[in-house]
Amino acid sequence: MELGWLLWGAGVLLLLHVLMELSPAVNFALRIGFYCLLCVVGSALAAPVCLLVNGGRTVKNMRIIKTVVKTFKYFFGVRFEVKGLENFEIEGPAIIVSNHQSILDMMGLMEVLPDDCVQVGKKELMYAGTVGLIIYLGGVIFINRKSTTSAKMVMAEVAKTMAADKVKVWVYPEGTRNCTGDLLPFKKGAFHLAVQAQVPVIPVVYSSFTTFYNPKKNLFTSGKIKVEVLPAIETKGLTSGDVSDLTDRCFRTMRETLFRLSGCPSEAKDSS
Ligand SMILES: CCCCC/C=C\C/C=C\CCCCCCCC(=O)SCCNC(=O)CCNC(=O)[C@H](O)C(C)(C)COP(=O)(O)OP(=O)(O)OC[C@H]1O[C@@H](n2cnc3c(N)ncnc32)[C@H](O)[C@@H]1OP(=O)(O)O
Ligand SMILES: CCCCCCCC/C=C\CCCCCCCC(=O)OC[C@@H](O)COP(=O)(O)O
Repeated sequence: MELGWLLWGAGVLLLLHVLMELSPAVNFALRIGFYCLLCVVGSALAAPVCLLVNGGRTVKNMRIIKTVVKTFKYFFGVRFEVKGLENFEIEGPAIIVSNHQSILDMMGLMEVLPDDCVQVGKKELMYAGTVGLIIYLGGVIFINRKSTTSAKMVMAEVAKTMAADKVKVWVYPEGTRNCTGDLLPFKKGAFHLAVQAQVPVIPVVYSSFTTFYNPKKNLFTSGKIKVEVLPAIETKGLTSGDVSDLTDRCFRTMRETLFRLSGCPSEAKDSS
């Protein structure tokens, strides 16, 4: 009987292996499925720990979430090369802006996430089962992307409370995932927030995933991600009239850094 089960198990594993070798689509689906499974199971395990240790929704839970998520890279052969972490060493609040390529970004986020830092996320994530629960417990600020008025109100509230709560806020200014090797135009919410709270903006850039991850080509292999935390950009004395310039300045700096880190300036610039 036990031998029968072993043979079944070995047969299923062999079949999966053959399917993965034969079909890139199956390979891709299995690897992404496994990533999602890790997120769901990791969240289910981390949520009770967060509740027991910190008692409820608080940014302190991010340390627990970070510890769990930082192990994920070993399952996928993803390596990180990080530079400029000292640029996070700013006392008190700041706005961190970074490029957003995929749900895999959660690994990159947790690789460098400073203490006392919450992210801005779309409200739909709250309903993603255990992942939604852990994101809620981590203190993520939820915005309704379908209502500009409501999103602006939430951001304005954050601007008021950031200083009191001494938190940094991580925003993906592209507002959606984009895995083209270039940046989408930046939305201005993060920069309004920085100016309203008079706190610095710290850009963080991740190199393009396109050499090892591309959903359109069913590509998901191991790979290296270069990360650079850039020097803070001060906003003291800036007003709402300066937000467009601030946004453009960040966009240009981050785009140049993205091309440099990805080592493919001409290809990326051509597609823009
Ligand atoms: C243990 C196992 C764990 C397993 C799981 C692993 C990890 C998870 C754990 C934690 C991590 C969670 C991380 C979650 C990440 C989620 C990522 C996302 O969801 S990205 C999508 C959501 N984010 C964003 O959209 C942010 C960027 N968007 C903006 O900033 C937008 O500007 C906006 C505020 C949302 C509004 O957008 P909208 O499209 O509606 O409008 P516009 O941007 O076009 O703006 C219109 C107009 O208004 C002006 N404006 C914008 N904001 C403000 C403001 N705050 N104050 C004043 N005015 C504002 C803007 O300038 C425009 O005017 P104008 O055109 O004249 O300039
Ligand atoms: C009862 C409901 C059960 C639902 C179960 C859902 C399970 C979800 C499983 C795994 C998801 C892992 C996701 C980790 C968090 C990823 C955050 C993220 O990258 O969000 C995307 C968002 O930035 C932008 O969204 P769009 O690009 O605009 O789209």
